[in-house]
Amino acid sequence: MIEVTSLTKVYSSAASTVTAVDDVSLRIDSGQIFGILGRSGAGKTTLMRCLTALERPTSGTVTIGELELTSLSGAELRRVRHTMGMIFQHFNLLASRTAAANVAFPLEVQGVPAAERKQRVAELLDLVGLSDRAGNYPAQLSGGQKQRVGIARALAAHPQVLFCDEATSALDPATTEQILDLIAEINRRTGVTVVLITHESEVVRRICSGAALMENGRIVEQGALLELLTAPRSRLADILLPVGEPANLGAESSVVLSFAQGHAQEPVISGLTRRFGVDVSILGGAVELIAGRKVGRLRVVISHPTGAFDRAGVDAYLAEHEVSVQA
Ligand SMILES: Nc1ncnc2c1ncn2[C@@H]1O[C@H](COP(=O)(O)OP(=O)(O)OP(=O)(O)O)[C@@H](O)[C@H]1O
Repeated sequence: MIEVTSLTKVYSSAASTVTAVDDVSLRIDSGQIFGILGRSGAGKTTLMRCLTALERPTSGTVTIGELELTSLSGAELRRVRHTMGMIFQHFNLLASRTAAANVAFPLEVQGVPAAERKQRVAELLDLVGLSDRAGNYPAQLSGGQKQRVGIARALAAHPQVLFCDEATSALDPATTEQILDLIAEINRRTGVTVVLITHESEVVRRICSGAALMENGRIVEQGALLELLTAPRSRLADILLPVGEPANLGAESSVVLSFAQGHAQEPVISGLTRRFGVDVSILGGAVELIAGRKVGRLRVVISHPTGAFDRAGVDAYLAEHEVSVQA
């Protein structure tokens, strides 16, 4: 488990003081794929640098497993860093080394014997589907292939956590999907905890089981993704499953219906119209398959030709079908 408590990082210079991370507390369970979503400048990179011990926080603590990073000496931190897997937006491969030699690099630093190294590199290249490119140099690989090498290198030392810093931001949409699916498969196969920071909502929608939203150095929402997406007034839900602005239609105001239970929504809505004689106008919505479930939000206006309907009955019917209603 990763636990961050009241973490603050302030950059001070003669000219200015910037609070890049502002009193952040986070809890990430082992085995999760946890996404931290935020716009440019929100403080994601700084938070990640504190989580990976590349930066010492101004105050607060970071605990990974049993280790409280903030209490370690410089030498201890350098050792711990070798047990962390990291992948980056621009891959950070060594241009003068082949794919295999890039993957071998952290093992060489750790003094792993040559025969063992060779076997581990072969296993890792196989895991990321690049066995046939072992002898290629980075310049001879596509962006997606380079990131596969990056992932293999990051996993070389059997890390407890794989940290991904905007890992797909330099890739096209199709390659992004392939790399995200690979990360999800590695998480399933090895159980490694994955923490990723991103400004792309697709990354969180596609593979995360937990998520946090970061704004101006602060975490404004965090938790299990499915719960956040159906929570009332969730900002993350508005970003990941946008439904458009509130609107009025005649006398009635729009409401947002949220569901995450795999009920087919068409029957629920047609059931509503049949049973209560209401009209349901869909003004906007998004439905996605998340963690194998159909999760959605619809902005609708529910009305009745006579102007009045059994609102309590409608609410009870929706609740019965595990659809939540927000004004
Ligand atoms: N070394 C530094 N010295 C001074 N200010 C910094 C430093 N690093 C980051 N900052 C400031 O901290 C704030 C957060 O930056 P950070 O890079 O963590 O955000 P981010 O969410 O990762 O954005 P991006 O995705 O654009 O990298 C910004 O205002 C940035 O200018």
